[in-house]
Amino acid sequence: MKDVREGVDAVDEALVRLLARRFGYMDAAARIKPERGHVRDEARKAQVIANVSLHAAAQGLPEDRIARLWDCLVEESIAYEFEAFDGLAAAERAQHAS
Ligand SMILES: C=C(O[C@@H]1C=C(C(=O)O)C=C[C@H]1O)C(=O)O
Repeated sequence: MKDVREGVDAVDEALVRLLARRFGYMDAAARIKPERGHVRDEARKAQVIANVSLHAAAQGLPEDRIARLWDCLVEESIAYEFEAFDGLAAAERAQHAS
């Protein structure tokens, strides 16, 4: 069991490194999108989850569980992107006011 848990911990560390890269793209999206209303894109969310479901099926993983995990991941990503977008907008306002 010790080996199993060490394996899980190593995979989690690698996943968090990948999440840092994924969230980095959310920072980029927040900089690129011209309007707050563009942060949430339901069509793109559906496409992302459909892509991941295909990858999950190819790996023999349960598609419905992976799709639920990604629904949660994308929702947290959108919330993060809103914070990033609002932070940039506030910084721009402060710069214009000074
Ligand atoms: C990064 C984007 O912004 C949001 C985040 C998404 C994601 O986490 O994959 C998908 C759709 C968007 O609502 C995007 O529009 O691609």
